[in-house]
Amino acid sequence: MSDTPAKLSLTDLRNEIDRIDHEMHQLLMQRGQIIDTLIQVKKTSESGSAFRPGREASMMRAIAERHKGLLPLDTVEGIWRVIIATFTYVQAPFSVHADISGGDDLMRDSARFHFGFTVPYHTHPSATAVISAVAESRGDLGIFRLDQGVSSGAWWRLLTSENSPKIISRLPMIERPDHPAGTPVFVISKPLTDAAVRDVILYSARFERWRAQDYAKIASFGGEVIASAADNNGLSVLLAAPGNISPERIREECGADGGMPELIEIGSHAERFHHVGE
Ligand SMILES: O=C(O)C(=O)C[C@]1(C(=O)O)C=C[C@@H](O)C=C1
Repeated sequence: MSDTPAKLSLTDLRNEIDRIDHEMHQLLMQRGQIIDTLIQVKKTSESGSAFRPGREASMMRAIAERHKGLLPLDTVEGIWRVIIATFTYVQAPFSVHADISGGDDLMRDSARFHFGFTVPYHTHPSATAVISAVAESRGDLGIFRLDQGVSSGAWWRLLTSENSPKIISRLPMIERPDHPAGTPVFVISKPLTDAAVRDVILYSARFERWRAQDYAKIASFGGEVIASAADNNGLSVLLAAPGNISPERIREECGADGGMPELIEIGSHAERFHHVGE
């Protein structure tokens, strides 16, 4: 635009908007053509799954870092989540299964914000039902709230066998106060053959005796207790640890006296990224 903004008429400005919309639409269609070729390069039809959570996290981080101006980051994040999820879907169709034992509204907001409306959304009464639906599917995803109540039990134990679904992502990727779909959720899928991102590793851990100081021990290596549930043999804990901390180190810190008989990896996800705004 060579004219100064003050000289432009409403018609001129609308012509500019039409030009930009046209270009954005053309670019999205071009993106579709690239994805068409990428399907062959990635051999998506053989694996049945196109998800690359690490790539998605780095794309979302780049968007948040470069964003400025009038348009809210919420909108930009939502648009790109829908673009990426839909282009994942066109590579290999999938559904999202949500555990709505804590209510449907926040889960539906999260699924629609992160996966859009083209990807089908199915509700289930429990985490167990979601895990079964994902296990029986070709390449579907499941979502759970991190802050499940104790009544949900130790659902993460259903992810411990080798071929059972695994946690691949934690949403939202860009964390900030007042996120429009800010309910923290884990995403599960059947084990990914490549490109699982391992910034944070999740474990199902069992403690024979849980002591208050165990929280401090876990925090000392940057770990976090995400959830816990009592079982017949002690306490079952869903533990998050930084990717550079080995399971041996965790055992050393928490189970030196034999108090941790079980530590099984159940997935991993990208580093959480905090956006503080301008
Ligand atoms: O980069 C890839 O591997 C893609 O399949 C492309 C794409 C995208 O639309 O940008 C889609 C799905 C993946 O999870 C990551 C990114």
